[in-house]
Amino acid sequence: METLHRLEETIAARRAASPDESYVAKLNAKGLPKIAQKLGEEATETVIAGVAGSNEELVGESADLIFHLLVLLSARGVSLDHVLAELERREGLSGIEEKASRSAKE
Ligand SMILES: N=c1c2ncn([C@@H]3O[C@H](COP(=O)(O)OP(=O)(O)OP(=O)(O)O)[C@@H](O)[C@H]3O)c2ncn1[C@@H]1O[C@H](COP(=O)(O)O)[C@@H](O)[C@H]1O
Repeated sequence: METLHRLEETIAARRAASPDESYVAKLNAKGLPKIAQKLGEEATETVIAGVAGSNEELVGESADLIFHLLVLLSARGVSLDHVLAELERREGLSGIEEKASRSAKE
């Protein structure tokens, strides 16, 4: 988890860098729809690796997916801790109880 928090900090710091020097800055300069699109592409690549790729390919695509998710969260101003708190809230709930708790919120 330390790694993810470190990466979150790096992403936040790189947002202000020059797009010529930083992939994070380049993606941010393109705006939220492009970041979301990129995350969708990485999700698709992860699915394909999950069904037909090697474990090594699945690991690589999973890393791309998590990285791009952190870029999207950062662009929206949502912290990793916020997401982790939601996962912790779900701990101990069954899948059915979790679904019910979400329906109640809607
Ligand atoms: N973990 C990553 C990471 N994973 C994937 N990528 C980039 O994500 C992109 C993946 O998209 P594609 O495979 O589609 O490649 P692409 O064709 O170059 O992408 P596009 O031209 O379509 O945008 C590649 O350019 C990868 O280099 C990452 N870029 C950066 N990081 C981390 O972010 C930090 C800051 O990076 P900079 O912002 O570049 O300094 C780095 O030190 C790393 O820790």
